[in-house]
Amino acid sequence: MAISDEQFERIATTVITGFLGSGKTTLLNALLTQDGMDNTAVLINEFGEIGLDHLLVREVSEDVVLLNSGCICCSVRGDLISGLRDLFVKRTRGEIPAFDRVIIETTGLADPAPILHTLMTDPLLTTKFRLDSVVTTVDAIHGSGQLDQHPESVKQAAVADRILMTKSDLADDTTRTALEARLRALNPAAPIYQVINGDIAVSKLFNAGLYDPETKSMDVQKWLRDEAYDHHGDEPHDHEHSHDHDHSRDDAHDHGHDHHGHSHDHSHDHDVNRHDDHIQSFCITFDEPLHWDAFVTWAEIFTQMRGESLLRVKGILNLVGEDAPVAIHAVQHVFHPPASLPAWPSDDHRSKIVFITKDLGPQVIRESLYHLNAAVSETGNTAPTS
Ligand SMILES: Nc1nc2c(ncn2[C@@H]2O[C@H](COP(=O)(O)OP(=O)(O)OP(=O)(O)O)[C@@H](O)[C@H]2O)c(=O)[nH]1
Repeated sequence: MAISDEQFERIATTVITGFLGSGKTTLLNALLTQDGMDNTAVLINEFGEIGLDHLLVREVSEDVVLLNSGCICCSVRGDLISGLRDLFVKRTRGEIPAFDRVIIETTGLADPAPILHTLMTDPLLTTKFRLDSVVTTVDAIHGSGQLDQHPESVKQAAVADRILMTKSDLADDTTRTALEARLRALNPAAPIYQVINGDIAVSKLFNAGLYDPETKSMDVQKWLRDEAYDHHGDEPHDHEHSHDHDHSRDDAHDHGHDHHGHSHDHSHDHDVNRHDDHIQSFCITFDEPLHWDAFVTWAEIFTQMRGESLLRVKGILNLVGEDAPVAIHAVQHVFHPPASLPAWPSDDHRSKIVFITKDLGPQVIRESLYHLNAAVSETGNTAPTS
């Protein structure tokens, strides 16, 4: 679990997602002209949409072109993942420059979770690429209606590391402020940038991941951003942005103090039919060190039973018997291999796990992990069998 050079050498991957017509192509078009795009490969749906002629240096093959910014642009028909594999093969054969960053544009109706999931599970891709950031475009005018109508657009905003509110020139202050509040509630940690015609520095979109290749270090605080969940300020343990009062759910009665004094749930009443009312984001903190066996058992149970509800999970764990913390990261049914960090980023040595979930609240997660940990403590470091 040590930090190997191999982890830093993997190709940083940014996924651009956003609802139909929300400005993904406009954003890419603007990005492709910027300095700092050398060593970047961009996977898009159609060359024609972007209008590359004025940027073109040479055509490498029917599907791949080199632009004057140094960027390689690859048109993908169909499957993004096979497009990424092909690009990697061309790079290995020396047919295209050795890019060290990839930007993938998804189609507007895409649920981003399966794409992230594949990036984390495909045997070739996991060894060669690492997810750096998910950038989501949200239309300042139509975004709110799309969040109402389309569950994919809610997921796109919820899993983002960066949210770009596009067409902000067209929306008035009230509309933008209301949309921003809604996005902030869905996703407390992602910076929200107001953008006009895709005009944003590429650097703002990158390096949201755990690994900083420039310093060859891991920046946990920048990656986890657990302080973003700290908005209530009255209880240091469990901070939730919750919008779900569907009392039919297993954990819907998560109204406050649990048996362990670890919970304040500040849920608000909303219309339960709104798609974003099913999304919750919260940070769970454990004061006591966790047993690795207990965490693994918990992770196996939840990824198998509730994987579709775990949109994104990131955390830093204080483990029994380990001086240094361990970073964990999951999307739906898959946990990334854990990474041992060289040291704690601050004096706060508590385990903190940030969740973005669908129809899954903090109490069931917290209690199950708490009980598994207590069971392992009692039985002396052995994973419980039931
Ligand atoms: N006024 C204004 N128009 C914008 C802005 N960004 C995008 N547009 C326009 O919005 C329309 C849709 O933008 P696209 O970039 O094609 O959106 P997209 O997300 O790629 O669309 P799909 O590929 O269909 O999902 C185009 O007509 C753009 O010119 C903006 O910031 N301001």
